[in-house]
Amino acid sequence: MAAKIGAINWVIEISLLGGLVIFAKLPSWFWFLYTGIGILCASSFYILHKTGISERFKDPTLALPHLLIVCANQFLGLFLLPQLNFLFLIRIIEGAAYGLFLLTVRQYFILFLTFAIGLAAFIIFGASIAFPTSTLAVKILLYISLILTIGRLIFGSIYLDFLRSRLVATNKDIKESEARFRALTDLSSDWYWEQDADFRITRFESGRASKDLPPEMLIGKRLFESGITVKTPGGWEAHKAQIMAHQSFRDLVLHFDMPDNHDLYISVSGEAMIDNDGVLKGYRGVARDISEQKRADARIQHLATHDGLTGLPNRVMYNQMLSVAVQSALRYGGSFAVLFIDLDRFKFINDTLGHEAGDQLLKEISTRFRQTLRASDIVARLGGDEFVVLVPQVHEKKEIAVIARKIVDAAIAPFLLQGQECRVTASVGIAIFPDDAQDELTLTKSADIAMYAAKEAGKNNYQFFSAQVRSYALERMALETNLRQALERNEFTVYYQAKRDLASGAISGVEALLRWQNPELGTISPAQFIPIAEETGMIVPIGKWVLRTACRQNMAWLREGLPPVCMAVNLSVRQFTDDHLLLDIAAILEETGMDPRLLELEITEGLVMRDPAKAVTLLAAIKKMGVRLAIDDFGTGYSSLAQLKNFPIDTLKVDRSFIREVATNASDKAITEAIIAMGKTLCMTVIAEGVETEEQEDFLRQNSCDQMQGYYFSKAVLPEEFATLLRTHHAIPLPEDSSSTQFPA
Ligand SMILES: Nc1nc2c(ncn2[C@@H]2O[C@@H]3COP(=O)(O)O[C@H]4[C@@H](O)[C@H](n5cnc6c(=O)[nH]c(N)nc65)O[C@@H]4COP(=O)(O)O[C@H]3[C@H]2O)c(=O)[nH]1
Repeated sequence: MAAKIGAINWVIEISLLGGLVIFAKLPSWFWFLYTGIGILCASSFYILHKTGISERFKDPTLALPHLLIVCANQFLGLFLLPQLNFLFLIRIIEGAAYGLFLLTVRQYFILFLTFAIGLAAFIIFGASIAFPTSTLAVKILLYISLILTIGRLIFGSIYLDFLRSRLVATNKDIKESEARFRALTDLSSDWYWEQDADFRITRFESGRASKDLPPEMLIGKRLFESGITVKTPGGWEAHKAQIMAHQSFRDLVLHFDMPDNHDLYISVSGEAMIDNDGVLKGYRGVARDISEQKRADARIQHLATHDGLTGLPNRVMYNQMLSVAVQSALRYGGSFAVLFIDLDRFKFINDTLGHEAGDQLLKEISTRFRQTLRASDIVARLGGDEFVVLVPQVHEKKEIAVIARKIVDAAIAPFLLQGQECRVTASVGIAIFPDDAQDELTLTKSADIAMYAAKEAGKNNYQFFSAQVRSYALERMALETNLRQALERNEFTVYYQAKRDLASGAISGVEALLRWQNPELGTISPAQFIPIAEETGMIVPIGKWVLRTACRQNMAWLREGLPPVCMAVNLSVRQFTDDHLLLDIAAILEETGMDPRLLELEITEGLVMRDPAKAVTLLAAIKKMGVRLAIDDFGTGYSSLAQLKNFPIDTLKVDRSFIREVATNASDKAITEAIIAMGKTLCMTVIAEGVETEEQEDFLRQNSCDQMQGYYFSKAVLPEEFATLLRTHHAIPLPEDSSSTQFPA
């Protein structure tokens, strides 16, 4: 609407000027007046253009109609009045100023005022001087022109007023939007930032963001030249390539090494500001302090890669480090070693003193290992009581031997756990890269194999990996793997070896001895597999199975009409520490219906001497059930008579190592005599194991030994064979009060 009014105004004005020129011959000085007005207009336009009063508002609706109107009018005038060419030139400049330069409202207003004043000046002064003897028609035309000029001023004012109100509204919108933005940035803990086209930070502000990063630290700087580290893959080069291509970027992670030695991480995202002509004006975006998140990530990472109890690297991290060591050794040459450590007797301490004590031991031993080794050596805990040490840069085997010895020595020093002094030992297996293995997995496995060899060699020592160690360990592993399935595959059989009463020659009892027949490995001796079963804990279910089988067999013989015999069953250390032992024995007796007095449990001296106080309680409980107790392999342990009298033992089994040369060797003879005498003193039945000859048997009989067991009378045989034996060698009846054998309190 306003543009239309302006257009009509212009049409009338130009028509009047045309009339002026037609009705009067303009004198030459008239042109000078116009030249003056033109210079005034051009200079004011130039000043406005230079000062650029307001950049915010440029309105094409203001300028374009004027450009069209002014140009159309002036070309029309030029066509009608060629002598006014200079005036037209000025008007074209005016139109161009409106149209091409997209003036601001204020600029437009000044320009408009200049032209209007110029025109009024021309009409009032110029025309009155130019036409002193003017006709009535000229005078009328002048007055109309003056009125219209005033009208144009009024219309222009209305138009400008409308524009101004629009500008005010727009400014209000802008202010509101600005206020909203401010409120958001004030509330936000993020920063808002801007960069100029040269990528220098021009703005960096936030209401609540960390005060660690004051804007002064960044204003005027280019991020990639300020010594800041970028943590995003590709680094600054990738970022620079992005911004050079005017691309947006997200989550660029910057790291600031702050003066007080703490790490500040910020994540920056931004987008390019491009003007209508496609020219880059700069970048703007947000930034967020992610230091806390980074710290949390680091904590999670630490938890994922470190053992929670000891703080040592865990298996995950060990594998990563081993991988790096292998890669670097492959690339740069050199050799390094892996030492696999397993604590001997740790399980026993854990079982007897509890997990807390076990944990404390693990923590203390970790600290010892760490203190013993160099900072460059990596100590990791793989789990349980397994540790591993990675020694980078090995030149000679003996260097590793020194380290292994240090580890063994560090482990054996006593610990004070719950007021008790405890000891563990360490078995260490060593594998060297690249001699023993060329990849991570095989290397660790080789060290593990060598560790097994160290255990087999008596524990508390170290062993280097070798082909021999390997074949031995593989054999052992095959045994272990097969043993795990032996029970469910029914590969076990119980054989029975008779015990003979030396006075009467009758069968006085029988011992159940386990046999393992594996389709791949053949017949495996208990001496080979029982220790593995003990170590792995498999002895608990296996031992239970033997006990049940032996009791069932004994009952089967009874049902066949054979005389009752006392069934001896071996009890291992691990079974003895099993919490369910008593319940299991009671349940099996109940289930098979066997008289408890027909059962004798054979335990070793070592077993009771580990924890005599506990052993006394447990043995008393077993005894209370009516079950007999025997000490197996007697003489090989360190039990003294004083200790032995505290245990509710019925039978002493003299170890076969003394019997082997009892007839010829004076000291074996003396020991055997002493054991027999001691057993008698304590009202125990004494039985000699491993009797293979008549001389041995004669000696034992002459020395009042009660019973014998050995190949001389019978090997361990299958149940049917034992039944035959029993038929021909009647068992001696059990003493009535056998279950209440006297023993000192
Ligand atoms: N040279 C010689 N040896 C004789 C003679 N008489 C018997 N033996 C052997 O001596 C071992 C006696 O068993 P042990 O001392 O309890 O020693 C047993 C026992 O400690 C363990 N064992 C066997 N069966 C079981 C079981 O069911 N449970 C547990 N925990 N251990 C068992 O394995 C060990 C070895 O058992 P075996 O190989 O059956 O060997 C048996 C038996 O066959 C002889 O005159 N000469």
